[in-house]
Amino acid sequence: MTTLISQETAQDIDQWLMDPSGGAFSIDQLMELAGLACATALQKTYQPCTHPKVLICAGPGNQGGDGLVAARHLWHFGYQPTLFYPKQTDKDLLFGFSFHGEPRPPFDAVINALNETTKPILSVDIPSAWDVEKGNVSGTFTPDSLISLTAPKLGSKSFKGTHWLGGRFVPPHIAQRFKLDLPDYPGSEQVRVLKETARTYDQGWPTAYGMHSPWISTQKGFASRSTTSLEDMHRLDSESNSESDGKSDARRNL
Ligand SMILES: NC(=O)C1=CN([C@@H]2O[C@H](COP(=O)(O)OP(=O)(O)OC[C@H]3O[C@@H](n4cnc5c(N)ncnc54)[C@H](O)[C@@H]3O)[C@@H](O)[C@H]2O)[C@@H](O)CC1
Repeated sequence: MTTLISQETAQDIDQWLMDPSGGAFSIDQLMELAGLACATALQKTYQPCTHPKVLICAGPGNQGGDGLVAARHLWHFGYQPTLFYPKQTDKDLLFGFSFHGEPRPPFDAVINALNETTKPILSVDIPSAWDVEKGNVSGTFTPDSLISLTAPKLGSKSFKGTHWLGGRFVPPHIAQRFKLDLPDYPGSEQVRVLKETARTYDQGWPTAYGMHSPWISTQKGFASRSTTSLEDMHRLDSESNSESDGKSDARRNL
């Protein structure tokens, strides 16, 4: 049984991963590995032949940084990613294990949009606006898929969709220190499926949906092709809905 961890433990592990006597990772290295795991989980759930277009909703914290990395990997995997990044910061999906309280602007409107969409959503670590330990207590959207990083959070206990775990970066001594029971990652796998639903691997999503396709090669080019306003996000949504290529997309929120 994979260990479920609290918000505080998640934050402690994060510190240990970056401590010289712990994992000794830099934040950039961790984001690179986390972003690769997120992109890999998305690829295993929604393949580019059926879901070529991906909208990445990136927040202001480290999870937003995972989103930037994931977008680059997704492009290399053959997707057409578009980035919605309303609050760009220097280090930088919406929120991860540091989310608390009610979503504040401009993210409250983004959560509402995710609430209304019929498109598949892959959330990262904990679905945005869910309580990290109690889950969906505010009655907001439930994603179709979730990728937990390091170890699943307590709030994901009742999640019924396809559930991935990414976190090959946790050294054994940190797993032991925090008494984490984690699955092995066979071969070169970056992710493990904890729970699979019948919808995984493209059983067919009902609606056609598309997105603009930015050319993403560097973070600079990447950021300049991102969208920062909610109006842009809705515009992309309506334009893509008018496409009739029979393809559906995946959204991910980080
Ligand atoms: N060790 C790990 O497991 C790793 C974690 N990473 C990612 O980093 C995430 C945690 O990063 P952070 O600690 O930066 O936290 P978050 O990415 O959860 O974001 C924190 C930011 O969100 C804002 N915020 C919090 N509550 C809000 C609210 N109600 N309304 C509006 N804004 C709000 C805060 O002001 C802060 O700017 C994890 O969930 C994971 O995705 C990876 O980057 C690296 C490895």
